[in-house]
Amino acid sequence: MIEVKELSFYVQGSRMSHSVLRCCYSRCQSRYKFLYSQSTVVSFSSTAVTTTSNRNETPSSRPAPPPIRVAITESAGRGVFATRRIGAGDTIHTAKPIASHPSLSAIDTVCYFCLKRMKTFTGSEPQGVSFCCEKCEKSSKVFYDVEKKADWLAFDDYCRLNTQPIITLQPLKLSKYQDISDWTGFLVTNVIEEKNLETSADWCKVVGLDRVRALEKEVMGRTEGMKYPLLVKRLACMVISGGAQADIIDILQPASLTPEMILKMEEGFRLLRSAFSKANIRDEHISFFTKDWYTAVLARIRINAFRIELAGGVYEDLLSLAAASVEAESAVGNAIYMLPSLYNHDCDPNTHIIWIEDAEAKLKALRDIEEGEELRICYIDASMSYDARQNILSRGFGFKCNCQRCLSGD
Ligand SMILES: C[S@@+](CC[C@H](N)C(=O)[O-])C[C@H]1O[C@@H](n2cnc3c(N)ncnc32)[C@H](O)[C@@H]1O
Repeated sequence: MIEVKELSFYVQGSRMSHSVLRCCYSRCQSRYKFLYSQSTVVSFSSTAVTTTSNRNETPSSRPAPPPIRVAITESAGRGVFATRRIGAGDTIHTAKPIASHPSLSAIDTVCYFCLKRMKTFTGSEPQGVSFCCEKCEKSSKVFYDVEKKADWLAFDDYCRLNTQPIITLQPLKLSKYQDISDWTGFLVTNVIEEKNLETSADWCKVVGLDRVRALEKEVMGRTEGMKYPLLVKRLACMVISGGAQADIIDILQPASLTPEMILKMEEGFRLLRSAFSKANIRDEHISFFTKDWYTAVLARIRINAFRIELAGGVYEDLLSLAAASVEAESAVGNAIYMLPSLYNHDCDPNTHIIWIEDAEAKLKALRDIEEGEELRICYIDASMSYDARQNILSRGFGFKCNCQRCLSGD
């Protein structure tokens, strides 16, 4: 059994317990009032639960706290643990993003704040940014008032160029690979190393286009560090407007970056800084925006951001929901969360993270979970072979997986 050292953590009016990492968390205390769950609720304190919108409510009128706590695991840093038995299919808790951003290709079709799908646009001119309701429009002021002042043409072009989900393929090498799982490893390796070739029609025929697309989404969604400058831009606008503190995601684990990766990030930083400078943002509002800040934020986003795929509708069972999400080609953007970022990975997970209509994440139990068990989600396509999984986890997330399935060599 993993030794549980407690720490203070209050989420959406709920209470978890406390002791290790106290300094880390108290350092962060003030910033949490800004955690716009997107207009909510999140305050952290070492002594009491406070919810910014619920201060006058009696304890009995508060929603029940989620049955989880954050604690230190034996070998994977912090993790999330069940505080009571949780039934298969139960929603463990929901989480609103700290920041989310639509993919550039989805900007005309989803709400610029919550990423909810809107009526399909049929005209030839792009519609640009829009909101699904007044509440989202109002909530977006925290970044949009600043964003509107700047010209984003060059920065958006840079993002488009660096986030194309293109799968690399070198058909000549294929004869070396006997079965699909080996090919998967090959594919994953190459996607990470180079991104210039188009998906090969022949290769897709053999492996199956759906499989290639699913992998493409998986790989590009969570391992490509350059994918997230749009999230950094949104966070920067929130900080400039005073809607978030510059260290809002410091509490999350950063990826280790190589000098090459840092070099690659430089252009994004330069373009973002130039857009802010030309917009005449006052110096004191932009003083936090250094190359170190940009790199540190991207390093955290790299291993903690989620690609949002909307399932839409109401799905009773998780399998039909997963199928619907793949069929609908439903990736609408990326988002970063606080609590979901503390879930560790397992190649045979007991928990699943899903999005139904917008960027609010739902954490659901995939099977019965006992009190004290660690809750883990799967970061990648669990159907890949052992070698392919290790490869992508190591290169994309920087760790060797210690889950039971990997320890058994499966
Ligand atoms: C998104 S964070 C999860 C929360 C993290 N443990 C923390 O303390 O913030 C991902 C990081 O957790 C660790 N991790 C997650 N799953 C793991 C696993 N199955 N085996 C080993 N380390 C894991 C790795 O260091 C990984 O880079």
